[in-house]
Amino acid sequence: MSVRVRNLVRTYRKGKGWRPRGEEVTALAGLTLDVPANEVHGLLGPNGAGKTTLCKILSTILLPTSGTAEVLGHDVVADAAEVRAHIGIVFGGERGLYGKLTARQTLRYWASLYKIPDARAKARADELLSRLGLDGKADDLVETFSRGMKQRVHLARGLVGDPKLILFDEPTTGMDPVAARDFRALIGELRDEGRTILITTHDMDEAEAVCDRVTLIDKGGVLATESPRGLAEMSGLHRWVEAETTLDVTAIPGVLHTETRNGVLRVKTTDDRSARAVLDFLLDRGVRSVRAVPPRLEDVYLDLIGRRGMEV
Ligand SMILES: Nc1ncnc2c1ncn2[C@@H]1O[C@H](COP(=O)(O)OP(=O)(O)OP(=O)(O)O)[C@@H](O)[C@H]1O
Repeated sequence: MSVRVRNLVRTYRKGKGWRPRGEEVTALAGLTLDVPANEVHGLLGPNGAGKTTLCKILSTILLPTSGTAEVLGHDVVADAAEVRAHIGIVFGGERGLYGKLTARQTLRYWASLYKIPDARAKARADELLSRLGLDGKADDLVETFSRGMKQRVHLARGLVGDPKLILFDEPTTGMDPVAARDFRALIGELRDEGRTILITTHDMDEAEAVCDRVTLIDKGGVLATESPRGLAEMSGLHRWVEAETTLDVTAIPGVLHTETRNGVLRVKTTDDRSARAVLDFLLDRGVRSVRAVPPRLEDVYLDLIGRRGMEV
């Protein structure tokens, strides 16, 4: 097991400075989670659900209030140094980069923190710069980089220590669509190399595209852990029909909701029978490319957690 979390609790005290005892906030309320080796695992949940707190505890930045967490068999409190040696952390945003270093210097610096010998550190930096499409910019100062390029430096930095477990917190924030697509391909490569990946995201398409399994977190606890497809089936309440049409199907019994995206009509129906009725209605009128689809991860998420927290 790469990650083993049992009854993890973390509380914070609100209020700072002279106020000795502010109100207590529970970020994690007895969370239990297993992530097997070599899995890409998504953590989904609304703002404030506790995802970042969990990532911080797993990366030994934050101590739990109670409960246990093990990473690659090492306890995050008792064996923090061992844990740190085997993980890579990529938190979103621009935190933790020194603008006055070049991309290459950044990677060499981090390699020295991992105590990687010089020759190997140089080769590793070259390999990562090329892998993340930064070779042309390797010797430019990071402060001159765009947000997306900084994000790639973050990624490269997270991979310097050849980690067995990589924690990604909102990794595609600030990336353009091409960079985000490249990132998804990179995740696949990292898994093929035998690594385990834990990724927090608000991007349902991303989770669906890259994750073997996802865990829905709400109010510091686990709502469900499943494959994206399994979750979709679990929520099995609704069936969707998609078709390229402008026909109005709202009068058909069992149609709950319709929306059009990029010329594709999506119809949410109560069950298989009403989905069938919509399919028949459209096929009878000569509409092509009609298909019944299970709910997408985003629909399941909204179903289970509600609209709260989606307006990020
Ligand atoms: N340093 C802190 N001091 C006080 N409360 C905190 C602190 N950090 C987090 N919290 C609170 O703990 C709860 C969980 O926060 P956390 O950042 O783990 O959620 P999250 O799921 O990562 O949210 P987001 O999607 O917005 O990143 C929230 O109620 C938050 O306000």
